[in-house]
Amino acid sequence: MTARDPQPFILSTRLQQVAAGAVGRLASHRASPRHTLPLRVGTRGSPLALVQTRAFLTRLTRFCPVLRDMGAFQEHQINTTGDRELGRRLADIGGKGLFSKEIHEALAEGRIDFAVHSLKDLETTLPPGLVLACTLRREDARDALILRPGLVPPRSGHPLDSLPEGALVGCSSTRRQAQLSAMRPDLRFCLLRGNVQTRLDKLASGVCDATMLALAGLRRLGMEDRADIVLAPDIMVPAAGQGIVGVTVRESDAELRELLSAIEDPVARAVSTAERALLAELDGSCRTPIGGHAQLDPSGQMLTLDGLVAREDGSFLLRRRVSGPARDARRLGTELGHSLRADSPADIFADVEPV
Ligand SMILES: NCc1[nH]cc(CCC(=O)O)c1CC(=O)O
Repeated sequence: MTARDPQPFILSTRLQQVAAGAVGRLASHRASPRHTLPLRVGTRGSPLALVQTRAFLTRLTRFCPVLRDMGAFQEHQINTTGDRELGRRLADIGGKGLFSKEIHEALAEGRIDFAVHSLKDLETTLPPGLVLACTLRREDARDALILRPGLVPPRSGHPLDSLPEGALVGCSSTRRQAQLSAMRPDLRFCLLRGNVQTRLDKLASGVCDATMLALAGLRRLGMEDRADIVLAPDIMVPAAGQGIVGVTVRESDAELRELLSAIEDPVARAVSTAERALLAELDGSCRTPIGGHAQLDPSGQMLTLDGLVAREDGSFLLRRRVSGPARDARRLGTELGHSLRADSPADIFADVEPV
């Protein structure tokens, strides 16, 4: 396992054969009902989702230029429940897979051939017949704090010192809220949803003093300079899968699975396997604040996973770390999840009625 992306010019013969073979088979399936070119890629329609999808297609065609030459892709934008319900907190809408249900349906019904997701928004148990075929190299996993105009990041001291006593933080994630509250019980929270630009606009209009966003999203949108304070994972444990883009396909689609697995990033696969196993084992309600963040050591052989479970108001917060061989990523995640759950109050995992 290595942290470097395979470069096109050092593609192994084996990978070149995979690419050529898969494309040949895809092309020759032109007339078959199972595969016709162009391949239809499903995505949400948000600016971030579209940037991620186009970056993925670029990655795929760099590996397999003939696909680009064939004009092989057609983008299908799919509106999800999460996109429609912008007035409510995701945790209050309830259910998992809010950003993926309609996309899974399109894939299962054969209206699209593969779909690009933020792994953070992809539920750990996919519907039967669908698989996560590819994980792309992780963008930064950390969360960033964005301050309203007039507040300045501290030069030294604690990163949250720039927030005045009682500051109002626009935050729609229970994980972020719980960790902020545990550090700063004086902070107050309000709902701030919508896509990245909408949230930044609301902040600029003065509805709150600060908000939190994934640095990965800001970076992909070319807005990294809006991140006033980047919070290290030991201050704010990121969400499982944050910063990783994943691609789903039908399990039965051997050609696409093979092609996509050839371009996946093995580091992203290992860390996301650990993080998602942790999440699955904790099996929290959609409100439960859960964090999971894995890293590989420079050799790529050893994996360290940080897990966090908390109560939304920050009155309970448990963090724990495990390390072990990267090849045991899933087991490490499951074990850490089990141990965190065993030592947390049961009410944290209960699916309470929305308030
Ligand atoms: N549903 C929100 C969502 N899903 C993925 C990202 C950021 C990009 C990523 O984590 O890869 C975001 C926005 C945010 O949390 O700031």
